[in-house]
Amino acid sequence: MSITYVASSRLPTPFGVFTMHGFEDSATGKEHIALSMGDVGNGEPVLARAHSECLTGDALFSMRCDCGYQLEAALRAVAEAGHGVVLYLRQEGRGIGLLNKIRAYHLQDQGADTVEANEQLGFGADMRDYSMCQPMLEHLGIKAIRLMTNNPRKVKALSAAGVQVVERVPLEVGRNPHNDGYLNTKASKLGHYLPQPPQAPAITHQDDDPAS
Ligand SMILES: Nc1nc2c(ncn2[C@@H]2O[C@H](COP(=O)(O)OP(=O)(O)OP(=O)(O)O)[C@@H](O)[C@H]2O)c(=O)[nH]1
Ligand SMILES: [Zn+2]
Repeated sequence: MSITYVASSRLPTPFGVFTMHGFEDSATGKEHIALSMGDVGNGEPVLARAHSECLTGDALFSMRCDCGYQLEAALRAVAEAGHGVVLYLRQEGRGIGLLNKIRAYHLQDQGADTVEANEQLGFGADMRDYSMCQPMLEHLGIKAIRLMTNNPRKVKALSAAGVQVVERVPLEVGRNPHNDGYLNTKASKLGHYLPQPPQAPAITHQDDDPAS
């Protein structure tokens, strides 16, 4: 197993006081963290989020995506429930890394969508791996989760990685004019459960109208 638990500490946030647990992945050199609150090891399914790193959205307030809004909503939801966990996974840019994400954003500025941009750079649409989640959850004594996500591939990937996902909890927050197209591409090309934009009404010409 390449995941090693390293240390835990208190992490006070505006939403409540979490416990932060640090893990090291010797296979990738990545440092992942889990933020837990309350009793998560009592066998009950735990409200959980597996959040992939997005420096721009999570730390720099970017409105190009919904990541920062989702991270805040997930922390808030766990605090309101009184117990739960947020795994913060260091797989920036859906696994392509920060600098490649900037390259992808540049292509998106020129008209590509988020999937096309990855492909033009020679990457798959989603290069993430969730194999670190099961050992991290196991360390915390968590046997089953209620996963906050809109991404059906994430539910499948976590289940395939040995995590028991008993429920998907929608996490639809942060839509704005800058990420509207991005979210629509997530829904149409990546299969996310997100409301689709309203279809434009079909234009009826007077000649086509049987009543006229
Ligand atoms: N390559 C690439 N990555 C992006 C782009 N926008 C956001 N990301 C990354 O996409 C990932 C989003 O991860 P999550 O918040 O787990 O979102 P998700 O898998 O879409 O599904 P949810 O659980 O519904 O949020 C992060 O790693 C971001 O850095 C983009 O335009 N291109
Ligand atoms: Zn983001």
